[in-house]
Order: sequence, then structure tokens, then C-alpha cells
Amino acid sequence: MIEVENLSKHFGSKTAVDNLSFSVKKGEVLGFLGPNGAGKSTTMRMITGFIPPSAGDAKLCGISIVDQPAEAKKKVGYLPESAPLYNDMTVSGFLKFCADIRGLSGTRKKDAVESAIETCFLGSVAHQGIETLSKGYRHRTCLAQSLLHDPEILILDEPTDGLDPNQKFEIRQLIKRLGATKTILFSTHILEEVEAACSRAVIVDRGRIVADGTPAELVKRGGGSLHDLFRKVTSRDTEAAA
Ligand SMILES: Nc1ncnc2c1ncn2[C@@H]1O[C@H](COP(=O)(O)OP(=O)(O)OP(=O)(O)O)[C@@H](O)[C@H]1O
Repeated sequence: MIEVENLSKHFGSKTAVDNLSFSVKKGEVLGFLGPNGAGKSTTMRMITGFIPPSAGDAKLCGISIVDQPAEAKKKVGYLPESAPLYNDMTVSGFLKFCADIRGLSGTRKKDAVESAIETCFLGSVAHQGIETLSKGYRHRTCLAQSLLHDPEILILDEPTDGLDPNQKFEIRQLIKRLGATKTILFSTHILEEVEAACSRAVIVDRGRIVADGTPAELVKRGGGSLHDLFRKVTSRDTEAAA
């Protein structure tokens, strides 16, 4: 479903992503882990076509994001790290606006907006201004926009970042539920999320893969602790920035 092939990104002399290759099979929920600055967001931005790779490619349902970006983007819903929202719109107004951009109209647009509102539990705030929403609802509104075109693939950049424990739980449950029908790649700093929501995880460090396996395999490799494995295979942020 997602095939990342020798993907690299250089910003000047800085190599953010270094010849990365991995694949995510249909129905997998892959956790994308790594310390700050490891290259997770940059990888996700390249896979979703927001920035061009310096080298390599990513295929979404077999379609190259480099050669056929418009077609490939149709296959994917993306929740960026700092998702843009229009504060002066209502939730449903914003989702209708995003549906327009996705090229949906008529009944398809109405159904898509209703379905995204229902899936993300936004019914009670659908007609409320985005600026008046709590962080959790704002977050779910961002997530809802990524679902409008019913993509086969979801790429979520730190979907639980900044949420309170109840909201984190809700988003994890939602990811698990969406994972029943979609292929999901999501980044997180919360290692417990791997066991709670993922069928597989990849740990990156300095733009390279340093571990890849099921949560059980990774825990075993860490001698019973995913935290221990993470500390063993990744560098401190002071080193990573060097
Ligand atoms: N536009 C840019 N210009 C220059 N350097 C960049 C740019 N975007 C990212 N970088 C650098 O690339 C490296 C990887 O950044 P990236 O945001 O992908 O890491 P990350 O794993 O997502 O980190 P975090 O967990 O903190 O979000 C970092 O050193 C970062 O400073």
C-alpha cells in the first residue's frame, strides 16, 4: 500500500532523511517512532507530496508520488503536524470547504462531510466556530478533513500530540477503528501508543531505520521494554542536532 524506496532529503548540508526504505502493507497500522529531529515529519511530507524528495520515491497504492503526484494524493489523507484551520469558519463550513478542494460536490460532498463528522465525534460542535473549540475538538476537525475523500491510506503526524489523556485515548481508539479498513502510518513520541494501536513499528534515528518489527518483537529486542530499546538504538537530541 505504501512503498518508500530509497527516500532522501537534504536541506543544504543537513541530511534529514537518509536513503530510507520501508513498506506498509494493506491493513497495517505502522507506528513511526524516533527522537526529535529524526526525520519523521520530513518523511511524511515527502510521502504525501508536500515537499519533493532529494532522491528516491514513495508509491501509494502503486502510484508514484514523484511521477503522478495528483493521482497519488487521491489515495492518501494527511494530518500534518501543525494542521491548518480557518478559525472564522464553523466545523461543518470548514469541512465543506475542504471537500470542495477535494473536488467533491452534491450528495457525495454532503455524505462525506456527514460521515467525517460522525467518525470523529464532531456532531455536537458541527455548527460552532473553530476558534471557540477546545484543542481536542480542533484536533478532531483536522483529522476529519483528512478522511473526507475516504482515502485508502492515512498518514498522521503526531495525532495525539498536546491532547489530554482522555483525548489521547479517544484518538487512539479512533486510529484503531480506522485501521480496520485503512492502511495507517502515524508518528508518535509516546511509546505506549505502539502497543495500544500499532500492528508494527519502525524506529528512525538521524534519517535512518534503526529498528522494525511488531510491538512484541521490539519489546523482546529491548529485553522486555520498548523504552530500553528506544534508548539503545537512538541518539540523544543533542547528538542528533550535531
Ligand atoms: N525546511 C527545513 N529546512 C532546514 N532543515 C529542516 C527543514 N525541515 C526539517 N529540517 C531538519 O531536518 C531534520 C529532521 O526534521 P523532522 O521535522 O523531519 O524531524 P522529526 O523526526 O519529525 O522531529 P520531531 O519529532 O521533533 O517532530 C531536523 O534536523 C530539522 O531541523
